[in-house]
Parts: sequence; structure tokens; C-alpha cells
Amino acid sequence: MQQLFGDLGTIETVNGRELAAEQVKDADVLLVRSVTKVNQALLENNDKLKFVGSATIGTDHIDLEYLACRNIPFSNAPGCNATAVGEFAFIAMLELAQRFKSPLKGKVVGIVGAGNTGTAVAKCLKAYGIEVLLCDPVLEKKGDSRSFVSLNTLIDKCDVVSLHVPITKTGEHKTWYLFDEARLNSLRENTWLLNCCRGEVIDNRALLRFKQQRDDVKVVLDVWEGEPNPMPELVPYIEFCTPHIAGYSLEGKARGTFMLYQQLTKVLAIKGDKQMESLLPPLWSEQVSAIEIADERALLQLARFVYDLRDDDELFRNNFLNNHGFDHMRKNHKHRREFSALKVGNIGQTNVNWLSNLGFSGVEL
Ligand SMILES: NC(=O)C1=CN([C@@H]2O[C@H](COP(=O)(O)OP(=O)(O)OC[C@H]3O[C@@H](n4cnc5c(N)ncnc54)[C@H](O)[C@@H]3O)[C@@H](O)[C@H]2O)C=CC1
Ligand SMILES: O=C(O)C(=O)[C@H](O)COP(=O)(O)O
Repeated sequence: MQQLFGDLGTIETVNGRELAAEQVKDADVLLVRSVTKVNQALLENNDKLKFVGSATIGTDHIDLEYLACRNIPFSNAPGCNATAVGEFAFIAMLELAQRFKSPLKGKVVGIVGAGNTGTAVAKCLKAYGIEVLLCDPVLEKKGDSRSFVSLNTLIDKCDVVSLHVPITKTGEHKTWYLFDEARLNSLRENTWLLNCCRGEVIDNRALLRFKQQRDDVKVVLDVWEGEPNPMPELVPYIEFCTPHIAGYSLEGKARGTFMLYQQLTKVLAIKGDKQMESLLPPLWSEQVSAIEIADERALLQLARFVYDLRDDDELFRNNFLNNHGFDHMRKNHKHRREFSALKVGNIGQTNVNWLSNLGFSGVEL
């Protein structure tokens, strides 16, 4: 923050969840994340705001109409954390495969919402040779050239269902409780269900009732209805629990903040001379040879070297009931890198090109 915005003025950092109108009344620029509701109640005492930025993909916490009617420029950071979410979902699938001795290879994966994050999951899966089905009636209608299926077909045909939609409460394609009791009940036997988008896309009470009857279905939740207070009874039924950190890679955070820096300098009509690379530590150059990645277990070991989901799951179970536990885990989330931060040797060989397609960097060993 200081590195990018320090030259532009005085930075005051505040608690995003509890931000009050009084604290922002003199701000020229407001930069937030997904936990801050930006609306009339927050901004009505401020008549000097020149820019609001959210270093997120989702904009459900922002009253865009209100900002537009006040002529306050707004920018979010679409795509900034797509790779992080894509790799998170892929790693979660590899973890499920190991835990239940049921290889990911050979399964069909359905992606609901084929925008930035959904496409990033598909990229990982395709690199590993997994068949992917996409459901996105909005993009389909807009003429996106990929092929799509309906949600019912996707549920019928897929072994894994991964959710990547924005939360919307109205309209033909609303996503609020898209997975309600009826839809959950339509899941095939042994389906894996992952939610890395917004908690309320799944009715969590219905999910609890469902899981009490259907142990065959395995669930991964990064997002929860009623954050920051997930339903405690649900947690033991979930295979991997994390506190809304699927997008928390160092690269994703840097990209998001840098995108806001670029937008702000544009709005203020000043020259932005900073580079995103300066925000990131160097790549890891470990002596890992791609040729050793002979099977799915070895691939999971490599992925765990970059990000071990089991650590976050354990932390979650131990801490989510503590006072401010959910937010505390998010705020203090230990830095995670993306696959590209790891240089893997012999990656250029034809039989291991797929690792480079997965995102790993190559290096001569
Ligand atoms: N867990 C985390 O850390 C993160 C969560 N998110 C959440 O994930 C959401 C998706 O992110 P992106 O992929 O970057 O957004 P995006 O806007 O690029 O893609 C979302 C896609 O969902 C599609 N969609 C909308 N309604 C649909 C429906 N009923 N059925 C199927 N598809 C539908 C849209 O057409 C769009 O293509 C964000 O809105 C945000 O809420 C995003 C980043 C990180
Ligand atoms: O981009 C989004 O949308 C997200 O959900 C963010 O990754 C969530 O992170 P915070 O903005 O709450 O830190």
C-alpha cells in the first residue's frame, strides 16, 4: 500500500468491516476490500471523494448506482485473483482425490460461471487432461464461442461441480441460493461440490440437512453463508474449510492493488511510475525435476510445496469459533504464491509440457 500510494498523500488504514461515515468524511480516495459496504450511509458526509477502488473481483459490497449518481469514479480489479482461485480449486480437487482414493484423472468437472475464475480453474484442469463442462447462460447468450451446457446437464454429467458465479439476488440468472435443497438433492452419487465464489450461492442450512443424509457427496467451502460467522454445525460435514482466502495469493493481491493504482493515477491524471514486479519477492528456484512428477500423488506433492490446503483447513477448524476468528485468519493469512513462482526443471520436455500449461515456470537443471 505504502509502496504504491505513499507518494500520493497520507494513508490511513482502518478496520474495513467496521468502517463508519465519520472516519471517511475527509477522505479524497477510498480503497476497500470485499468486507466494506460502500453506500450512501458511509459516504453521505463526504463531498470531496475523487475515487473509490475495491481490490476485488466481486462488487456486491458496493452500491454502484449511488456512486454513479454522485459521479464518483469507481474501479474494481477484475481478474486479479483468478489464477489464485483456479489453482486453489484445482489443488482442492487433488486433495479430495488423495483423501478418498479416487483419482481426479478420468473425472468430468463442471464449472458454473465461466468468467475469470471459472476459466482459470478450467485452464488447470485442461492442462492436466481433465474433461471440463461449462455452464454460463449469460456468456452463452452474449455469443461466447466456447460450448456450454445447462446447469441440469452439468449436474447430470459431472463428477465434480465447482461454483464461480457472482452473487445476484434478482434477474433471470440470479445466483442467490442457486444450490437450494432441490438442487442439492439432484447431485449425483459421489459428487464433489466446491464453492469458491460467495457463500449464499448455496443455502447452507439446506446443505447441512443434505450432508446429514448424503455422506457420499464431498464438499469444499472457501465461502460461507453469513460470513464472518459460518454455521458451526456445518463445519464438521465439510472436507476442506477455508475462510474466504481462495484468491489470496501474493501475486493476486499485488495485481489487485496495482490495478487500483493504475486506475487512480488515470483518474487523477498523474503519471504512475511504479511497476507491479517491485511488489513481489523473487521466484523460488528449487531443484524439482518435472520428470519426477510421475503420478497424481507426485503432482499433489508439488502443488503442496506451493500451497498446502491442509494447513488452512486445520487453522480454520481451530479458530473459526474464536472472537473475530474468521477475519483474523484472513488478515493474517500466510503468504501463498502461485504455481508460476516455482521453477521446475526439465519442464520443456514434451512429456511434461503440461506442467508448464498448469502455470509452473521452467528452468534448465
Ligand atoms: N473466494 C475468493 O477468494 C474469491 C471469490 N470471488 C467471487 O467469485 C465470483 C466470480 O469471480 P470471476 O470469475 O472473477 O467473475 P466474472 O464476472 O469474471 O465471472 C462470473 C461469471 O458468472 C457468470 N454467471 C452469472 N450468473 C450465472 C448463473 N446463474 N449461472 C452460471 N453462470 C453465471 C457470468 O456470466 C460470468 O461469466 C466473484 O463475483 C466473487 O464473488 C472472486 C475472487 C476471489
Ligand atoms: O475478489 C473477490 O471478489 C473476493 O472475494 C476477494 O478475493 C476477497 O478478498 P477480500 O477483498 O475480502 O480481502
